[in-house]
Amino acid sequence: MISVEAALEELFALAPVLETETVDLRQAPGRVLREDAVAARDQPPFVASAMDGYAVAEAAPGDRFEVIGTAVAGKAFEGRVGPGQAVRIFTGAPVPEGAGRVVIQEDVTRDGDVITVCDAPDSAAYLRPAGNDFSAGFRLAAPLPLRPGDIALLAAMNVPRVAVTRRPRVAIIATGDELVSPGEVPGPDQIVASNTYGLAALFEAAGAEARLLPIARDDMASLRTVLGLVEDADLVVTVGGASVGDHDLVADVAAEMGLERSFYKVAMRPGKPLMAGRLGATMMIGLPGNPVSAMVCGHVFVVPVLRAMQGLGARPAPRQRGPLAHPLAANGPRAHYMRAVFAEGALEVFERQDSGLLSVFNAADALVVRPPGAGPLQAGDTVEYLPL
Ligand SMILES: Nc1nc2c(c(=O)[nH]1)N[C@H]1C(S)=C(S)[C@@H](COP(=O)(O)OP(=O)(O)OC[C@H]3O[C@@H](n4cnc5c(N)ncnc54)[C@H](O)[C@@H]3O)O[C@H]1N2
Ligand code: MOO
Repeated sequence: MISVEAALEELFALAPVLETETVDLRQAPGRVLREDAVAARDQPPFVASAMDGYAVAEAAPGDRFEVIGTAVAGKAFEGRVGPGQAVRIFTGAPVPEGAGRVVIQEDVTRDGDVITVCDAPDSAAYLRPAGNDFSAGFRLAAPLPLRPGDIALLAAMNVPRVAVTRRPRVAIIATGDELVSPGEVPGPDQIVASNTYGLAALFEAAGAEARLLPIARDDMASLRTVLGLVEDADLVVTVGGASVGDHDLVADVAAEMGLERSFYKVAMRPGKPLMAGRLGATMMIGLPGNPVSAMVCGHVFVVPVLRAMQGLGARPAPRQRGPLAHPLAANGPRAHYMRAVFAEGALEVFERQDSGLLSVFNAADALVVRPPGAGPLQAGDTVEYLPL
C-alpha cells in the first residue's frame, strides 16, 4: 500500500502532456491555452468618452458653449473643439481633438445649439485614454484554463483562434453483474450504475472528452471485450472489480492484456483498492466501485491527471484550510477524506461516512483531509480540505 502522495507521483509519471490544436474562440471555454495570446492593438484604440454628454476643452460653472457637431460610438466628429465650442458625445465615442473633458448631460441645460453648465458640475473628466484597458503587445500567458472572462478578453484583443490542448479522451468502464444503466428496469438483485455518470461529468468539467463504454459483466470474457473498445482513449478508467472478492477481475484481465502496473492499493479512505498502470499506449486507472470511493478518487487522482495532461503541471488538487465546527477523533493509518459541509464558516464533518452514501457526498461542500495517524482535534482547530 502506498501513500496518496506517492500514488499521485506514479500517476503523473504515466500521464502524457497532450498536443495542442487551434480552435475558434467559441470552442475555447474550459480549454487550456497553450501559447501566449497577444493583443495587436490598444483598447480602447482612441481616447473614448466614458459618458453621454458634451466634449469641451474645459468647463467651469455657468460656462456657455455652442454645439458644433456630434460624436457617436463608431463615428468620430471630424474636427477640432475650440474654446466656447462643444461636441455632443456619447459613451464609447472617440473624443474630438481639442477636448479636455466631457461634461455629462445631467450637468447642462440646452437651448437650441447652446448649452450652459450648471452651478456645481461633476468634476470628473470622463475620458478613457487610449490603451486604458490594455495596450498592443498585452499578453495572456499560457498555460491557462480559459474562463469566461478570458474569452471576453481574447475577443477584445481581436484573437479569434487560440492554441489549446487537445481534450484528453477518457473511456469509462463500469463493471459488475449487478449494474444496469439509468432508465433500465433493474432486476430484484440489481442497482443502477451511478458513479460512472458522475465521473463522466467530473472529467468533462475538467476539460476531458468522456465516453461511457458498455457495462462489463463479472466474467473475464466480458471485461476483455469491453477493454477492447477503448480505442484511441488517452486514459481508461475502470470502476469496481478492484478489490479482493472472487468477482473482482479487473486486475487479472488487465494483466492478461498486458497492463504494466504502477501500483495497487493506496493508504486512503475511501479508495484503498486503487490501481494504475499502462495498457499499451493508454494510461489506465482502476477505481474502487463504491460510489463515493469512485467520486473521491476522481477528485483526488483523476482530475489532477487530466490537468497535467492538458499542460497545467503535475500538482495535487488544491487544498484550503478552515476551522472545524466540532471535535474530531484521531485518524487511523490511512488518509481519510471525510465528507463535510460548511455551516456558519466552520466545517461540519458528516456523522455517516460510509462510502456507499452518494446522498451524503452530494450534500458535501468539502472533503476534510485527515492525514494518516493524525491525532484528535478540537472545535476551532484548523484542518485542510478539498473544496468540492
Ligand atoms: N474483504 C474485503 N472486502 C472489501 C475490501 C477489502 O479490503 N477486503 N475493500 C472494500 C473497499 S474499501 C471497497 S472501496 C470495495 C471496492 O470494491 P470493488 O472496487 O471491487 O468494487 P465492487 O465490489 O465491484 O463494488 C463495490 C460496491 O460498489 C457498487 N458499484 C460498483 N460499480 C458501481 C457503479 N458503476 N455505480 C454504482 N455502484 C457501483 C457495487 O454494487 C458494490 O456495492 O470493496 C470493499 N470490500
Ligand atoms: O476504499 Mo473503500 O473506498 O474505503 O470504500
